[in-house]
Amino acid sequence: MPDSPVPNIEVSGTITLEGRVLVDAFDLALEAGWTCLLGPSGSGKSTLLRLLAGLATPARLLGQKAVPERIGWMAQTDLMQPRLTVLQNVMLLEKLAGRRPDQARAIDLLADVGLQGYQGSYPDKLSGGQRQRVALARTLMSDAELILLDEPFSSLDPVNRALMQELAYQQFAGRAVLLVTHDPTEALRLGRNIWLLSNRKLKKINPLSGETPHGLSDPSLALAAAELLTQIRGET
Ligand SMILES: Nc1ncnc2c1ncn2[C@@H]1O[C@H](COP(=O)(O)OP(=O)(O)OP(=O)(O)O)[C@@H](O)[C@H]1O
Repeated sequence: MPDSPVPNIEVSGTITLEGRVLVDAFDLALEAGWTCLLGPSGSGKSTLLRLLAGLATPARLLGQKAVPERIGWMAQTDLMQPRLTVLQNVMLLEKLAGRRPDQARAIDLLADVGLQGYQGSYPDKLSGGQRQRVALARTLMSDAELILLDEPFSSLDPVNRALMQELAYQQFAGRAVLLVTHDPTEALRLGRNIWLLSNRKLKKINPLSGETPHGLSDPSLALAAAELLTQIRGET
């Protein structure tokens, strides 16, 4: 976990794509903890995330952003290098950033995500859930204050998805996390702040009251998720 508190993280303005407005004027400020971004397909969620991360996109932000120097990224595909071992994969981004990776720390992180003893394995010997755990350890290795997650759990089976949500929640404690998801249950479980991007507008959604992450057996979670899904469908 970073020693210093999370600095102000904010993005505001308008997003345009090929001369048309993709997202109307908005102002999104992030604090420590989980913020979830929901919305129909094509509404611009990944584009917003890519603009925040400074990754290539044909869209433009007409506005301002304030982000920390180190940003962690985790997506649906684990972007594992097949010729590198699990340990080498965990340390790869640090190497590419020109820093000398701390191997002992990488091994500790693999243990933290439940992969003790897997450091010498190659990615093709791992299950999808295990590969996402490696991706989680790799993201943790960067000590980023801002973590951007683009549907990292969506391809997992329900049991592994729930486990990964809880593991990531625990491991990213103290950082600002922005999670793009299609899943209202996931957003309500994890999000202290929830936003819905639909019809070019970014709107705030009421989170569930009480401590996050909410237990899957919490009856108010199922009810709120059903209501939110109905709202999203109504706006599509
Ligand atoms: N490389 C690209 N070139 C041109 N248009 C693009 C490109 N990437 C995305 N778009 C367009 O930008 C818009 C927003 O896409 P984006 O991927 O941000 O949506 P999304 O809300 O994340 O969708 P999904 O939930 O399906 O991933 C869409 O109309 C999409 O077709």
